[in-house]
Amino acid sequence: MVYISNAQDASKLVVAMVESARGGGTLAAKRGEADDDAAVVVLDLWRQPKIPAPFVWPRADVALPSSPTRELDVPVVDLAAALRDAAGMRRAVAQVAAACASHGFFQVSGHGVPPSLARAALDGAAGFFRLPLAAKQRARRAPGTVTGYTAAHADRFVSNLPWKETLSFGHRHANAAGNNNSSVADYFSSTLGDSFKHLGEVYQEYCEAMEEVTKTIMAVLGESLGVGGGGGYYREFFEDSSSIMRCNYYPPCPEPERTLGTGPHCDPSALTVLLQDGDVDGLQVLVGGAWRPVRPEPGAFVVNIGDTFMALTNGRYKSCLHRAVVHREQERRSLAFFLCPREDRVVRPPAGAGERRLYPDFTWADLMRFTQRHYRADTRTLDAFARWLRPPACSGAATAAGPPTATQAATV
Ligand SMILES: C=C1C[C@]23C[C@H]1CC[C@H]2[C@]1(C)CCC[C@@](C)(C(=O)O)[C@H]1[C@@H]3C(=O)O
Ligand SMILES: O=C(O)CCC(=O)C(=O)O
Ligand SMILES: [Fe+2]
Repeated sequence: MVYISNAQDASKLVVAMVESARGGGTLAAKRGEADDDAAVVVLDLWRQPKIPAPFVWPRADVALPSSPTRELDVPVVDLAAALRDAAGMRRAVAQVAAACASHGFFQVSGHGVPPSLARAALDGAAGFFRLPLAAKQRARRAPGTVTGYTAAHADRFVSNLPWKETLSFGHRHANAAGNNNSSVADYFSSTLGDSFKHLGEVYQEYCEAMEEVTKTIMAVLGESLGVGGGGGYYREFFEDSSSIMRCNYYPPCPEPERTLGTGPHCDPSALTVLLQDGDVDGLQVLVGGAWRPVRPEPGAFVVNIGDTFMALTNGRYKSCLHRAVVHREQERRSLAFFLCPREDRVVRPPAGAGERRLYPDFTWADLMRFTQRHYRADTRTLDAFARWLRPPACSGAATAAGPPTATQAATV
């Protein structure tokens, strides 16, 4: 199913949301100034007695059994121990190998991220989402890109809207000369204004810390797949990564059983490193036909394998379906760091002895373009993307939708 709408539809939807908020009769105060009024309207949207129709998800998506008591067994991998000695690495390798061959979720402790930095990043997100709509809209997501602020993705989709607000920005690996060191800080001051410089610096530092964490994780994953020698195929592959950082805010919801904070999906990225604020749970993984909650260890990050890494392992490590539910009374925040390769790197598993390739070569730029312009990331993104890249020879219509062959021929 394709949900991408054009800008006109999107603005109609925002108008509809505004109308819905007004019609609901909960608009407490009408202020004279348009910007302030808009802020009240969105706050009121989250406070409707019933959720507006575009937020209602199909029963099939929300009705599968959710077993709040059957938490998913998500091992805690001690990264400090893995770096310290061979025994620590062996244990980490065994833990990730087991988790990634089944559901692709594990946690990491001993990661070296100062708790004060994690706190500052979470508090910064809380402060940002409390701003009036007009202030947040200064960072509004541009069509076709993955970065910026969105409320419910209402600028892109017209149905199955997620009950959340998000702020996303890119993080590029600093090159050897130290350039690009302030890409996140610059993004904050240039879009939101100079008063957000400090918050930008917090996220700059947080993204750099995430990059370090993912390097260690890649070393462990490489070892576990037998390609650890000489720095490791995967560690090197992500040396010049180009990642996406996303702050999620899930407001309390009057009908949590009819909607979702983030719908069922597999992350298109390579790895996701997730930090949840406090002990409000919400992340669930579909394992054995039931949605199983992931209850994070305090101080640990939850990591999951995304489609790009699944392709890099030729399907050995799984990118698993997950979602985020919302609650009637509690709000929830999470920070997701999506590790992605440099845009033009060719995603291809290391040469394996005669293994049949499950996915064609592709670049992250192609997969991004697919998820941002042609397809809404869902339960089958990677398969749909592979078909889009290599449509069956007999399907003329599909060929027209596919990307130019030049991108497929790109070399590392
Ligand atoms: C390439 C991307 C698509 C999404 C943002 C990045 C990484 C994760 C993807 C996403 C979070 C998966 C769930 C659905 C989505 C639409 C969302 O609810 O936010 C996804 C992102 C997106 O296209 O914005
Ligand atoms: O907020 C969460 O717990 C998960 C969000 C998620 O899966 C995502 O942003 O890709
Ligand atoms: Fe996700």
